[in-house]
Amino acid sequence: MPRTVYAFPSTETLAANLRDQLLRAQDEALAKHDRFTVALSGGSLPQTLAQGLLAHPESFQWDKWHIFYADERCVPLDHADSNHRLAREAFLDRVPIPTSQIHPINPDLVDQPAAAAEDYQHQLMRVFALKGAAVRFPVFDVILLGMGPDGHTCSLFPNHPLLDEDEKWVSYLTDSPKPPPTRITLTYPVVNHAHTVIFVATGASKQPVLERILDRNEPLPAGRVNPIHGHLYWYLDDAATATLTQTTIDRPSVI
Ligand SMILES: O=C1O[C@H](COP(=O)(O)O)[C@@H](O)[C@H](O)[C@H]1O
Repeated sequence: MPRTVYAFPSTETLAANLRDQLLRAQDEALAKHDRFTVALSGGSLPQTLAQGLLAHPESFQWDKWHIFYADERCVPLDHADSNHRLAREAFLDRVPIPTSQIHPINPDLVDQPAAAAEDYQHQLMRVFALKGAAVRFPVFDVILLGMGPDGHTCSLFPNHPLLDEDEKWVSYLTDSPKPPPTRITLTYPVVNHAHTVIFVATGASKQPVLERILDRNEPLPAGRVNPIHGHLYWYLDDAATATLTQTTIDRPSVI
């Protein structure tokens, strides 16, 4: 799996370069299959993404975008903990993606996490419309991931049994160590089948976990993301990478 680790001098330059990469990914996807499928994380990611996308929204063919969530908390869609609400407030409400192409968790199932995960897998199946038994997992054009200080990504937490899920596309947990406890998450097979996976992490608070994952190759959940046919990118800033000593870091000229 090819891997590129970028570091930028500021969140602003990171966001502008990320926008540029998404534009290239969008154009490549549209040339292949006339739609652009993206999975979004919650946390700090939507705000960083918004900084880049909303600076030049005219560059994108929003009517071709399909948005899913890499993970979601089982709460009503307008709840303060909802990743969908976070993404809407950050940028989704300000770009013309057709509502039918934005795929939140089913709000009627937030009290039934197993059913919510199954329903979300069906939402994915409808959009990806996989044909043929040989095709086991959807191939997202881009999956955008965050990473917590414990190394979790999506809602895949250290030492959790969900790390071993190798059949389902979407799983659920009721014991997330980070609140809220009940969530659904894309599984590793889906993340690792994506065409492009991009981690975004900024700030000095991410230094210790980046040292463990990038310098020391510890198999924390984020470190186990390993696209089978795709490319893995880390979009970091100077503050996050300041203490890395063993990792090759690309510092591109900034836009
Ligand atoms: O709980 C979650 O946390 C992670 C990391 O968040 P961050 O604020 O450290 O960026 C996030 O990627 C995930 O989607 C979210 O549910």
